[in-house]
Amino acid sequence: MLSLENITKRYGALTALDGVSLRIEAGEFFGLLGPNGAGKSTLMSLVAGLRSPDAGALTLNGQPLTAADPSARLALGLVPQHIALYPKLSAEQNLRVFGQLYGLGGATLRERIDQGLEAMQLADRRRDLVQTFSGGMQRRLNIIASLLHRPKLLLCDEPTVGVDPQSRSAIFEFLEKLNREGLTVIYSTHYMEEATRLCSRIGIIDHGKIHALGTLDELLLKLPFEEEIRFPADENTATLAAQLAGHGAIAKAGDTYSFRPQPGMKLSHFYTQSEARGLPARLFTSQRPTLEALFLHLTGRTLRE
Ligand SMILES: Nc1ncnc2c1ncn2[C@@H]1O[C@H](COP(=O)(O)OP(=O)(O)OP(=O)(O)O)[C@@H](O)[C@H]1O
Repeated sequence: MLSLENITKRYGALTALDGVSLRIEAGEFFGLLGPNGAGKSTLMSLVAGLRSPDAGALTLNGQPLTAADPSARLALGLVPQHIALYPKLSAEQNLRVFGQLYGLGGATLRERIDQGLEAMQLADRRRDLVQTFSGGMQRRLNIIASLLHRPKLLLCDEPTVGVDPQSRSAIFEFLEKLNREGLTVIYSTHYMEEATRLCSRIGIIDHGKIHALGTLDELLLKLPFEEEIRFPADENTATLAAQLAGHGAIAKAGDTYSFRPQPGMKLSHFYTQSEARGLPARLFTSQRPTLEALFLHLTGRTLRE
């Protein structure tokens, strides 16, 4: 559906996107996961036609996407990172303005406004001025506005930043439903929990480059360990920790050790070692690695830095 080939975008001396290539298929819920400044908004703005790349090609359904040809972009909707609404107009008036920008009117527009307000649980606030809305309500309204022209591809640029938990789950459920009904979604976030929950495929982006691409399971297989074992750090476990250092990566954070076994290390070996030291199994918890661990592995820093 959407293809980016070798896209580079610079702002003066800064390279915000550095040779990014990416293909998004129809029906995907694609996550772009990366920290602040990674280049997520820049990528969204290029696809949305708000900026042009310095090099590379963008195509949508086989047609070149150029800033000069807005017609292909009618198939796109954008939920921008910063709320774009008229605060002194009501929710309904805002939606009417956005709908008219897309050439909509009459019963079609009225119907779509009603459906959107209903789906986003804002129907009872339709006549209230947007300036009286919470950040989360404004975000929900922005999402309705981006969908009035029924795009095939929705670009959501960090749509839950500064949003209350109720709005956040309304947004998740709404986007998941639309995706099930066929809408293709590109969703940027720096929250790995969101990428994990929502996205059928994830691209990890940092410093303008895509470092890894795949489903969650495919990505986690890139880690040189399959699980992490945690146990309390105290005088009883110190020798075990020292001995484990030869069998994987061990780190101490506060009063907890985390141990990532080398590939091929048998967990039975680990439990034999710990039992031999009189350490009960209940001290140890094991968990699957996370995207956070993968991000650290690929880039040497954490998503939150
Ligand atoms: N208009 C601009 N002029 C100059 N530099 C810019 C501009 N927009 C973004 N940048 C820089 O480009 C880099 C990528 O920014 P971008 O906004 O695309 O990242 P992001 O991943 O969306 O992060 P954030 O969530 O902080 O917006 C950053 O270093 C940013 O400071």
